[in-house]
Order: sequence, then structure tokens, then C-alpha cells
Amino acid sequence: MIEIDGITKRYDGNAVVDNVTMAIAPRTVTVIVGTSGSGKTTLLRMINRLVEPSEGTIRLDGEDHRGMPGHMLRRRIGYAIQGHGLFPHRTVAQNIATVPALLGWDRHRIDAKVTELLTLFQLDPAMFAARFPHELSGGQQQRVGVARALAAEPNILLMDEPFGALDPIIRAKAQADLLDIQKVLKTTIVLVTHDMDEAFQLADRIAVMDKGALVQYATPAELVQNPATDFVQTLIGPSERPFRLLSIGTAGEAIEPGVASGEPVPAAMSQRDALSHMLWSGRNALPVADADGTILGQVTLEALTRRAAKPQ
Ligand SMILES: Nc1ncnc2c1ncn2[C@@H]1O[C@H](COP(=O)(O)OP(=O)(O)OP(=O)(O)O)[C@@H](O)[C@H]1O
Repeated sequence: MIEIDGITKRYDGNAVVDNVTMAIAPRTVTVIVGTSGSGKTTLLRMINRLVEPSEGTIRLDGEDHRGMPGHMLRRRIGYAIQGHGLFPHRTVAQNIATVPALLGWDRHRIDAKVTELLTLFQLDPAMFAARFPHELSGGQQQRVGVARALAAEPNILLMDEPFGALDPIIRAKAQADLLDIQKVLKTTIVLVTHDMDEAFQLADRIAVMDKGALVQYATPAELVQNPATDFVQTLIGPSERPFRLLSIGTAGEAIEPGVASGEPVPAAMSQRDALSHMLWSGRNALPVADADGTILGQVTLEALTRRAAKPQ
């Protein structure tokens, strides 16, 4: 649990983060969004004390995070940034091993962790461990950056625009991989992004910042259905509202009994993508299959229309 309590950061008397209070539940993904300069990065960096708060408290599992020196705290909290920040003259394995080595892990444990993480991030250890960052693609460097942040098995991973430099296809894959990895490692993730699509794809809860203030902190669905301010409404994009609602539910959740014809869609597919399939194939119902290909029922245009509508 991360409890942020009345946290403020002032530079030259100006509050760039202003009295923010929020609680982040363990093993969830919280995404901080807002316009440029709204204080997102400053708020994130106060959690690991890369920026020292001017006022307020942050408690990690009940303990004031000022209870240990900043550099020790940062060894316990993973931190991944845009452009990955890898050390150019260290190999992939040495980069990933950075914090475990600082913590004094023995060689065997470090090697096992490097191999485990490279495998988890779909980078063959035999091929990648000894390479240098410049011998990797941008997407591979980004994965190594996140692997490095996770190496010391932190409970908390802070991510600042981690996918900002990736092209849209690699980015979508990186987002999906992050969710898979989060389910395995059960890390609490706090991620800053400009990209509302990314926020809706990843977040259990979204924190919206505007001029240093936290204007809404809610689930993606609540944000669409009940935006706290005009700013939140604008950020979501009024014409996007139905599609955002569909993007957070799966075809499996909209399933109904019945037999539809044609190629099935997976139950895990988002309702938004299911709608897209329907429109593109000119059908008004699609069969839905589980991971083994067993047909579970159908999803209909009518059901999706109902789910995309403003709640009454
Ligand atoms: N060290 C500093 N000294 C003075 N002002 C600062 C400092 N760091 C940040 N600021 C100011 O604080 C405000 C918030 O900055 P921050 O980087 O947290 O915003 P952000 O929402 O992450 O922006 P972006 O999306 O553009 O990265 C900005 O106006 C910035 O200029």
C-alpha cells in the first residue's frame, strides 16, 4: 500500500504538486495522466524521494518513507523511464544486475535472476545477456530497462513514460507484456503517461492531475461515466467515451447464449476490438471462444451498443 497524504512540492514558492492525497492498493496498476507541466513526474519522483516533498507524508506499507536513506529506498523501489537509461558500457546482464549487486546478492542468485528476467521478457539469455545496449533495438532496450527496474524484486515499480519512445506496434506489445508480467510478479505499478489510450489499457485506477492538483482518482469506467471536471471530460475526449467504455471490458464479459456464424473472437479480446471485427465483417453477432477454441456463446451488436451507452 502506498499512502500519499497531503503531499506538496514547491519550487520558489510555487506549488507544482499541491496537497495531493491518494492511496494506491497493492498489486494494482495506477496511471497518472494530465497535461504537460501538471506535476505528474514530480509526484511520481516524490514516492522514491528522487524529489523531496515540501510538505506531507508518504507511507509505504504503513511506514513513513523518510525512515530510510533515499538511496536505500531507491534500491527497494523499481524505476523505469522513457529512453530506458541503460548504462551504455555495461552488458545487458550487467545492467540488469545493477541493484542486486549493490545489495550484495551472491553471483549465483544474480545470474539466476538475470536469466529469469530475460526469459520473462522474451529475450533469449544466450543471445542477449552479453550484448551491449547499442546492439539492441529500441523495443529490446526498453524491455531491458524494465527488467533492470524489476531485478531486485521490488514491491513497487515506478514508470515514467516508459513506452514513449516506441512505435505503436511495439508499444502495444510492450503494454500487453507489462500487464502479463505484473500478473506474474504482483508488483504495484505507478505509471505516468500522456497517452489516454495507454492509461485506459493499463490502469486499475487513473489519477488525473491539473496544475499540480489531483482532480480525480477513479477507475477508468468511473472517469468516463462521471468526470469530476470539464478538464477530465476534455482529457477523455467526449467523442471517445463509448469506445473507452468498450475498451475496458472483454468480449467474454458481454457474452450471451446463442450461436453466431463465422470466425470466433477470443473471450479475452476487448469489446472495442470485437465491435471493430463486427463492423468490418458486416456481422451483428460474433461467436466467442475460450483459449482452447471452445465456443462459449456469442457477443452481439446490441449488447455492445448497450454497454457503450451513457449510464441512465
Ligand atoms: N527542479 C525544478 N525546479 C523548478 N521547477 C521545476 C523543477 N522540476 C519541475 N519543475 C516544474 O514543476 C512543474 C511540474 O513538472 P513535472 O515534470 O512534474 O510535470 P509533468 O506533468 O510530468 O510534465 P510533462 O508531462 O511535460 O513531463 C513544471 O512547471 C516544471 O517546470
